Amino acid sequence: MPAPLNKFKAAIANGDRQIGLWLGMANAYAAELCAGAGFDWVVVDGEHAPNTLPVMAAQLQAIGDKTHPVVRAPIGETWIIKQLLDIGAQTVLVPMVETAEQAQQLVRAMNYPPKGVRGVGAAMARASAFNRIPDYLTTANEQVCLLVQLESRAAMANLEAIAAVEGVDGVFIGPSDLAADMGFLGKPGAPEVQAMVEDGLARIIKAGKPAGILTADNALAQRYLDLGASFVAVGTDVTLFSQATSALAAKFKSVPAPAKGASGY
Ligand SMILES: O=C(O)C(=O)C[C@H](O)[C@@H](O)CO
Repeated sequence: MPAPLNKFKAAIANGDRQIGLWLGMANAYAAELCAGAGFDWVVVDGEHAPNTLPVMAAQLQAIGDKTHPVVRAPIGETWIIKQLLDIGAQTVLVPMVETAEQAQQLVRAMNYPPKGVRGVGAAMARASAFNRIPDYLTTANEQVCLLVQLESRAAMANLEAIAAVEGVDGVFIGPSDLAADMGFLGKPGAPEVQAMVEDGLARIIKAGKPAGILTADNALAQRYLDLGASFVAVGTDVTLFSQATSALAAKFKSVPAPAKGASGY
């Protein structure tokens, strides 16, 4: 029996749109709830959410096969990628990638020898169903999916070289960090940033790689899809929950309470 088929990898390679949701609650119960919403993929965010390895593993267990879990590594280092793969992440998003050399190192981290340097410990791990997938070691490389996140002017300058790296399965633009690097901290919607984002998406597609991005702005998400981005995260659980709770509180707190005498008190 081989490693489980990575349907997300197959879908983006085929040019099929994948609509995603970012998970920043760092909680298995919330992840399970969101996983059932109907998104094609979710991101368990190890970079900016308060996640530890056991907390991410619990989220992967809760998500199960309800949707495809992408795990964002906190940093693109071989040791953490090995641990993320062992807990069962098949698709890993790596932030702050700036050069082709870095991308090559990440490809090596994602793959068992001879293609890469992934350490062999999956027999003890969730990835191989605790060694109940007999052909895991010989088939795992085919099912891992590496997404690199470009989010600086240096990364954008090296975009074609990064996209050309064999084993990079998708290229994702991080608008918030790109905006910060361009001098527009907190303003990813600035026209200068958007021009670079749109140019980046076009160049990724021209390079023959699937392009991805995150935005909580619905109109912008549709624009990116129309421009050909294939894996687009259209919101975050934290923002949805924060906005909905604030709106509900404001709705009832803004209605003046009746005068105390009128209600019988
Ligand atoms: O640069 C970006 O944009 C990202 O990396 C995404 C952010 O981390 C954030 O928007 C996730 O909530």
